[in-house]
Amino acid sequence: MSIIIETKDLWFRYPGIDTWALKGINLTINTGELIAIIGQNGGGKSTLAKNLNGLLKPTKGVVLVEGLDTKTTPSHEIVKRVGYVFQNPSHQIFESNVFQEVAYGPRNLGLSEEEVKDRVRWALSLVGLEGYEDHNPYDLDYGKMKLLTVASVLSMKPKVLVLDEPTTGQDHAGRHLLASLVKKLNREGFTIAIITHDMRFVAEVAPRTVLIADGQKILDGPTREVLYTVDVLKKAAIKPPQIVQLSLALREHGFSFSSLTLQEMLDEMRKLIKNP
Ligand SMILES: Nc1ncnc2c1ncn2[C@@H]1O[C@H](COP(=O)(O)OP(=O)(O)OP(=O)(O)O)[C@@H](O)[C@H]1O
Repeated sequence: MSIIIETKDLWFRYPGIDTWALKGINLTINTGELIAIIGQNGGGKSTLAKNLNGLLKPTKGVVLVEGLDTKTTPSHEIVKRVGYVFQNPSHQIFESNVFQEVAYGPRNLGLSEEEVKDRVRWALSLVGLEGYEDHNPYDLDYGKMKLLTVASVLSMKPKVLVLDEPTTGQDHAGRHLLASLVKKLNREGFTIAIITHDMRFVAEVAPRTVLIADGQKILDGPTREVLYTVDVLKKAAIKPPQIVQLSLALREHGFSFSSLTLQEMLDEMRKLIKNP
């Protein structure tokens, strides 16, 4: 597997602030991975995410995107490779209709109008917003607005997508749609990093999870391993998903459950009923 993003001893401090938001993060993301970055409020997740696409540059240490140093490489070369979807859609949307919004990035890349149209069509169909081209983005409901921000980043065809809190403000249907979309995009070859508080979402979609607390990387491994390291999660004020809590409670009664999702628990129960 080839490395697509690498942070080496990454330290970051906001200008005028004495404390470090990131303290020596070493993180490797491989091409084609789907990872979740979790942690309590103020732990440094968003700061890390913004360092991954060059929105912020390391105070100390290095971030490499396909081997390019984000500090010395022109920003457009990094942004072309790593797309960042903001937590709050209104921080990203500024055009007055959906088509123009999605076309903005590819136009900035200097593509022909034909190619721009193709990209807009492709990106809108990936997120299920075809037919909305003429709508004002601010007339869309929150869930669709969020999908629009994903489409406008996708239209630049980055290799890596960083999604900051994609499920915030989503209802059950919106979460479900986003989970399917994230998995579909990953199958289509996008490398994806999701910054989130939503542990159920993590359990459903991400094979690998990184825990950030107080600016440091505390855990990094398969999601099952990380979400079952409950003592460390507790110290970082993270509650594992309910299914993990239930599995652990059942373990205390002699059952060896290790489910991450409801479906997995049902499968484990079926097995148990067949072979008690
Ligand atoms: N623009 C900024 N200027 C100064 N300090 C900032 C800025 N943005 C974040 N910080 C500080 O940096 C630290 C890390 O914040 P960050 O937003 O990266 O954490 P987070 O884990 O993403 O939190 P949340 O889940 O609340 O978004 C915090 O102490 C925060 O107060």
